[in-house]
Parts: sequence; C-alpha cells; structure tokens
Amino acid sequence: MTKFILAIDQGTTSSRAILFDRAGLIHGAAQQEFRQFFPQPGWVEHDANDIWQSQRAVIDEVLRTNKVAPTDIAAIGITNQRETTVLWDRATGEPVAPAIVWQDRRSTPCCEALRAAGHEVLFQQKTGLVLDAYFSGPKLKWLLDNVPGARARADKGELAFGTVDSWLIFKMSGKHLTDPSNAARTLMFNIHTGQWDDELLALLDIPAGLLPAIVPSSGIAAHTDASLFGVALPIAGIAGDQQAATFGQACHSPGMAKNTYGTGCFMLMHTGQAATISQNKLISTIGWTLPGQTANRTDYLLEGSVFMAGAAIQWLRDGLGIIAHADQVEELALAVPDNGGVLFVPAFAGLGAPHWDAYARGTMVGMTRGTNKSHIARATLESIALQSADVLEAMQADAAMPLTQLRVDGGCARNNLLMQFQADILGVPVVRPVVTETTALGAAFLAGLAVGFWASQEEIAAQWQMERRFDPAMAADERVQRMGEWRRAVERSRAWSQ
Ligand SMILES: Nc1ncnc2c1ncn2[C@@H]1O[C@H](COP(=O)(O)OP(=O)(O)O)[C@@H](O)[C@H]1O
Ligand SMILES: O=P(O)(O)OC[C@H](O)CO
Repeated sequence: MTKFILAIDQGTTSSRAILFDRAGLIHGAAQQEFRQFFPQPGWVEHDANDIWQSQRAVIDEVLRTNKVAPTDIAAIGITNQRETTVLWDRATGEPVAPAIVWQDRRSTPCCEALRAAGHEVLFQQKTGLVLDAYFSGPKLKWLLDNVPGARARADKGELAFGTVDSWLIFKMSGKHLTDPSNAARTLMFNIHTGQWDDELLALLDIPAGLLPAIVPSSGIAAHTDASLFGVALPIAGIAGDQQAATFGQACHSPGMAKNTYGTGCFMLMHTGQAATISQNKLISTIGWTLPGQTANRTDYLLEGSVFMAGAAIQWLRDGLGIIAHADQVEELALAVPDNGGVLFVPAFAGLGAPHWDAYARGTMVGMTRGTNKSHIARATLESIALQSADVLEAMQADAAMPLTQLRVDGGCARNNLLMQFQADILGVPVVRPVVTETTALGAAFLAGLAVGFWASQEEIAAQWQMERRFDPAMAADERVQRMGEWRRAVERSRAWSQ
C-alpha cells in the first residue's frame, strides 16, 4: 500500500519537495534555492532549466534522505509561483528565452496601451484581474515581440507557453497542460467559462496554439516518464501556490479566508461557486476545479496582495541593521509597551491591494526625540497587520461575508506579537495551524483526493489542526482610532514619487 503523497512546491526563490503521510503530516522535506537574474531595473528573470533542475534535485533528495521508494508514492501534487512565464521549443524541450518572473514590470507599456484603448473593463469582467504587468499574457506578448524569430516559430506551432506548473509537467511527462487556478492568472482565460478567451487573445496578439490544455486541479492529469522514477507516477494535483495554500488551510466554503505572511502578504477568501468581480480593487480568481459527479465544480476566491510584509522585517535587518535575524524582531518590539506614536508605511515599491499606487513610497510618521529602534520594530510589525486589515475591509465590502476567523501561515506568522495585533486590529480571531507548509499540503490534498489516498474534502478538512488561536483583545473604539491613524499615514505615503 502506498504511504505518501509527494508535493512539489516551486516558489519564487526556492524549490521544495515535501512528503505527506495519510494524517496530512510532513514525513520529510528538501529545499534548494536557485538563481535570480535582474538584467535591467524592473526586470526579474529565472532560467527555466534552473527551476526544473533544482526541483528534480530536491525530489531525489527527499526520497533518498527519507529512504522512500517511488513505489511508496500514491501521487504527485504540483504547486508553483504563479504568473511567471516560460516559452519553450516543443521538439527540444529547451526554453527559447529566460522566464519572465511575476515581479517583472517590463510589460507595463502593453498594459497601458490596452487601458488607453478602453479595454480595462473587458479584461476585468472576463478574467477577474486588473490590467497589470504582474500577469502572464502581457509577458508572453513581450517575448513574442522581442525574442528574435519567436513569433514566426509560434505561428508555425513550434513553441509552447506555460506557467511554471505547465513547464514542470512538460519536463516530467511530455504533456502540455495547466489547471484553471494557474490559467486564471494570465489575462487570457475567461474565469466564468473556464476556457481560453479568443477575444482577449486577439487583443494581446497571442496565437491560441501556444497555450496548454486545461485540466481540473484535482484529477490524474498525466503520468511521469518512466525514466524519471523507474515507475510512472500519476500527477494528480495542480494549483497556483496561493490557491493551494487556501485549499491546504481547508478554507473550502464561502467566507473562509487565509492570509500568508511571506515576503509579501496574500489574503484569499472563498466566495462560492460563482466569481465575485471586485468593486474594491481586489482580484477575483479561480481557487480550484474539482471533478463532480456530473460536472466539474469550480470554487472562486477574492484575493488581495500586499507587496511588503516580511520584506520590511528584512529591511530592519539589512537596511537598518537593528536586528541580526528576523526572529529577533519580536523581542526588540516587546522592549516598549506600544509604538510610541510611530507609524510606518513600508511602501518601498508602491502599494498593492487595495490602493494600487505605484508611486507611493516608504513613510515613517509620528517620531519624537524619544523614538527608539524598538518603536520602529513595533511600527514595522504593526504595518504588516494594518495593510492586511485594509485588504480585509475591501474583501468584506465586496463579498459581504462576515469573517469568523483568519487562518494564517508563512514566515511572519511565527511572530506571536504580530498575530495578536492582527487579531486586535481586525476584531477577528487569528488561527495558526500545526502544519504551516499549507501550500505544499494543498497540492498534496488535491492529488490525494484524485487517487483516493483521502476519501473526501470532509476528511481533509478534519485533518486541519489548530496550533494556536489569538483572540482580539483591543477595545472597539481603540481599533477605530488606530485604523484612522493608519489611513492618515497611508495618505502621506501616496503619490510621493510621482
Ligand atoms: N519571527 C519573525 N517575525 C517576523 N517576520 C519573520 C520572522 N521570521 C521570518 N520572518 C519573515 O518571513 C519571511 C519569509 O517567509 P516565507 O514564508 O519563507 O516567505 P517567501 O515564501 O515569500 O520567501 C521573510 O521575509 C522574513 O523576514
Ligand atoms: O513564490 P511565492 O511564495 O513568493 O509566491 C508568488 C506568488 O504566487 C505570486 O503571485
């Protein structure tokens, strides 16, 4: 009897492979960082071969170090950094250009031109997204327009486009596939019909022949080439990393939400089986598609991304040098009873949801002669929670669903002071699970459901276990006053570099 699901978690800076047992607990994990390229200001690239080779290496390592045979694995689940765009030669399997990473801004002029031509509402209605360089379609157009010979070769059917899930599946199985949660991040995919959209493809000037076939997020999509593991293993789960984390946090029904506190913050709320198009500058996205008894069932999410969260803690470490390790920020902040009136808006790269102000810049206000580094540490931690509170407020205005608890994960979620302040400022309990590798767990769950390793979504949800709950302790009037102060600080940061 097989014992494990192998989750492949291909992130922006590292590739991970994690083995999960039937209890949904981690049996073993391996991780490897890979190279980042910044060839011009605003450009971020990966070598797609590095992505595959680092992923291959950690898969081998996790099997070897845990003495797990491929025959012990019931299925593989894949989750990945989203939007990052790979273009490769179908015949040789070699990339024709560096992969353009989600953070890369080079396709901004393409988005501005589409906006100027009046297409913004069409894109938002069909894709749930804002017309922004973040997403894959404009990145793919840039590659076709700028890599010598690429457009002609694409027209002849020689090339294939994919997000990172597609690329890894191609490398493992030779199949050209993606799932709706990844396709929904491209500005080329209609989230209501679940199909690539010809009208949007025409506006972006992208030939449909480049695109992968769409398969459900949970279901046997392909088998690995026998040469990889000696046996053909089913690839049975596929989802973008934030959607996978939402699934792994068992946010399976409307109104449930999770927030991942990593470099940035990604808050996603389940909104049911029809898309809610945001009126408050959030993104609507597909969470996952599960096979149903008669038809596939698609679950939709609202998403808000905050650009600077853990990155602001890294700035305390690397920019100011007031801590040596991220873990020290809690102790430093606890050396003072409060922020001493200091507010910090870490808009180093502008503000993301719900402000979307590319010209906002980092701003610290309220300092006096008594301000010290502990106040700054405290204000930095508070800024992570306050930015998340802005996103949640927009979400609740869109979805009109009261939140009963916020499930949390990611590197900064280890910080108890931050989690308590998050509960206080939201007025909602914050709940941290035992397994915080929720991204990989979500991919494992999707794969395990497809092959009967787990019987049902209910069985999975029952495996979710709380490690700690933070109950709100702040008085309502103080909360209102603190949010008011925060709004004034955000106003001061806005449009600064314009
Ligand atoms: N104890 C802590 N308190 C606050 N932030 C922390 C702590 N430990 C780590 N971090 C932050 O967590 C981030 C890393 O989290 P992770 O989930 O691995 O992010 P990513 O997947 O985006 O690389 C770093 O930016 C780091 O500054
Ligand atoms: O790789 P991460 O964890 O930084 O996630 C990246 C997101 O998927 C980008 O949308």
